[in-house]
Amino acid sequence: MKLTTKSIDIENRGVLLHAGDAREISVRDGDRVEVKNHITGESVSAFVDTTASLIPQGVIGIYRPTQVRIDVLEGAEVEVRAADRPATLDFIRKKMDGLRLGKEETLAIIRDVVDDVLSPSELTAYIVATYTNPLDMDEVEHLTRAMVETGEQLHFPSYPIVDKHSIGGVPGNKISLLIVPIIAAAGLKIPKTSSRAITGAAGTADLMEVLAPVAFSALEVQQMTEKVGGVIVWGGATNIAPADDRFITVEYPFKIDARGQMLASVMAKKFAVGANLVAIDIPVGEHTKVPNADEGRKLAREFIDLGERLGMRVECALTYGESLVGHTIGPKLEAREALAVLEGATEPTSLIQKSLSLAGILLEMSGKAAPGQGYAVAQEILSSGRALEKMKQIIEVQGGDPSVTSAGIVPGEHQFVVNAPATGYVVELNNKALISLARAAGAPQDRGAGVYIHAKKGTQVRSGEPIFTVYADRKWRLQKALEEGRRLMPVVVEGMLIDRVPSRHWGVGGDVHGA
Ligand SMILES: O=P(O)(O)OC[C@H]1O[C@H](OP(=O)(O)O)[C@H](O)[C@@H]1O
Ligand SMILES: Nc1ccnc(=O)[nH]1
Repeated sequence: MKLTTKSIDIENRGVLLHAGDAREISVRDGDRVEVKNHITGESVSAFVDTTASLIPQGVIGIYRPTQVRIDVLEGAEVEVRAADRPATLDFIRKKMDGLRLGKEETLAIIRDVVDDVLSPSELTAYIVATYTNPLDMDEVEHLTRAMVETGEQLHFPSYPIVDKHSIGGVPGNKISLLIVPIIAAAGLKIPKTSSRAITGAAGTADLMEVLAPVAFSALEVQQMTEKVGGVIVWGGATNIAPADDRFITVEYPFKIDARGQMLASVMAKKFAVGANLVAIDIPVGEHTKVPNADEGRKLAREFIDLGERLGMRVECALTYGESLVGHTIGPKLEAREALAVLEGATEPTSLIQKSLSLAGILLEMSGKAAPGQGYAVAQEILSSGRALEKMKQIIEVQGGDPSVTSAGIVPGEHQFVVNAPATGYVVELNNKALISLARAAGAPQDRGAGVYIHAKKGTQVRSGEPIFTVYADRKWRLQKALEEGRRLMPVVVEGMLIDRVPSRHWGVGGDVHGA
């Protein structure tokens, strides 16, 4: 059917059809049509929305991304027909049924993901299928390679190219903001691409965005790295492993990060930037992605194995994940805490020790420190102020204000302090509940939102002393967070009455209600 185009400023890969035209070509809302540009002969598949009144019959509303793909002008004539069902839906179905996917099948799926051929529900089906039917190592390798091949790669003229990544899962894990400047200050190249939050309340990209823009092209990432030695950018904007951010969009609301997806997500980004020396942080703890050290070692071997398959040298560090890193969760609170350490703060020790350990591994791997000396070399770079100096250069090259100080970063104006209701020890500090609380307060989108934990697990508190403070940029968000806090009880102080659950059928004095 021939239809006349009308541009519509909507940001998805769709078209708007009059209900009458849709009936005639036998499509319904959510189906696909193929739209062909007569002049260029190019065609594109797009998802259908229908209307009875917004456009007349004979006209097709073309959303912006669809228009860009087939390059049609407003008022041009296009040929529209019901599109064929993509073959990749059968591959996704195969994975849903628990079968293995071959290399070509995986590549076809990832191509369709990157080209926006799959609808959000089809993409979700793929992620859920790989969540419930785990990928084996061959499938993980195919997925990793497919994620790299469907995006851009960096090619630096000299080695080593160093990189680090955390699998996430522990709140407050702001170590990249310390490690990247330390490594770059040592004279190494570290083109660090990070994700936004996946299962947490603030990913490294969310934290860095407090200090500088994080959206750059692959070429800009390479140029900035060559100039100052390192960057901290958002992988989702770079077209480096572009499927990754599409997957994270699906994973975020469910707070899931399936093992195979996680391995591919991390290693595709490392491979695509051309890293040859990689350190992986695997936080281990009851409420993290890896519940115990045995599981952590298994995962470490998988990272190392995948690295060997791809030609990268990988070392893993199992790290303490029972409690948050440092005292803060949320973009501004975390950026402020990390910057304060670069400025010379000698606390929090958990943050400093973890960052120096990981940086030390990379310094030893690259020969910048003798075996066993990495930690000390990293410490010297931090305490001499060279890491702060380097961070300022990184902030500046990314377009941020290099004169920023930790004191100048102000978290959310709406605050609520939760005090200890009794004297005792903090025996429980539930990571997952703290993340839910920070998300409810608005993190990571609201940068000032988050949680400051005054008393971490194992700390003794007196009745009335603060345990944590919730921050929010908006008042209603603070309210939401407090409701979430009441529901989840993220902190338990030993000796405290957690709740009192009254008997359902007995009233005052033992009268039976409704009997
Ligand atoms: O939200 P959860 O699942 O905790 O983890 C996601 C975070 O973990 C990684 O950190 P980094 O980039 O190595 O610092 C990711 O890039 C992301 O920032
Ligand atoms: N799945 C992932 C975990 C942590 N970081 C990532 O980039 N991806």
